[in-house]
Amino acid sequence: MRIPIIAGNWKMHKTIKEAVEFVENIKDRVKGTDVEVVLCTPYTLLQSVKEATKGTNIKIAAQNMHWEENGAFTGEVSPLMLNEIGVDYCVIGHSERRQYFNETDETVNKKVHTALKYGIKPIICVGETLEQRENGETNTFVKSQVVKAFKDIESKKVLDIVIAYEPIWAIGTGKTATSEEANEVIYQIREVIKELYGEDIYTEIRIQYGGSVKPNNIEEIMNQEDIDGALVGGASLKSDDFVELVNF
Ligand SMILES: O=C[C@H](O)COP(=O)(O)O
Repeated sequence: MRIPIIAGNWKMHKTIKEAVEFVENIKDRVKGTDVEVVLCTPYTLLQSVKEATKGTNIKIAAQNMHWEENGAFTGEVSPLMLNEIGVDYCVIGHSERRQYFNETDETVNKKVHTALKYGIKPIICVGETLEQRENGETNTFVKSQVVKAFKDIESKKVLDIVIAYEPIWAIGTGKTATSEEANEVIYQIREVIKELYGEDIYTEIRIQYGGSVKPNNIEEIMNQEDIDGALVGGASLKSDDFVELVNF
């Protein structure tokens, strides 16, 4: 049985004070939920949010990491460092990292390997541009992103991975894929996992949708058969909205 996962991706938002207040504000209001609750915070907030969430059902995630354990990589943060804080998940290959910071399918795959080595669960993001969608290339493109991200990942580790399907044109734009469109692509992603790892893993792997998810559309999205949660940007910044999303 797949436990849904709702992850708030704060992107480059919030100070330590704001982050701790947010956790204080939501922690008692999300504790009755059946979904896994995750906050993906900037590096500077991870330690404070980890402390603030102690004893709660809220897990924490980084938004990126390097694939090496240490070295001359100015400005980067390694899985070893995230592991020391007790980070549960790490978002890998978000479209903003692919678009603005030269993230490639190859670096995504390297990061997935190292995250798993350190017990950090990857949330691998995939998704097409508007142009690709209009050209009918969505499934081919997204499938190839998935295949490359999972290159040489052993089957025993696969269920530690979450996939987030985020059509780029739906991120922060207020446009969502219809829940049926999202479900269709997510179904295709699940088929790729079946080809790579077989029926059991295909049934169990969790695949989220992301892109303009809000309290007013979460229920419809979560009611789709193949969608196991949401990776939420804008609407995760307000505590009341986030609580609504988690308790949809
Ligand atoms: O990681 C989250 C996604 O980029 C979605 O962002 P959004 O909910 O603001 O569209």
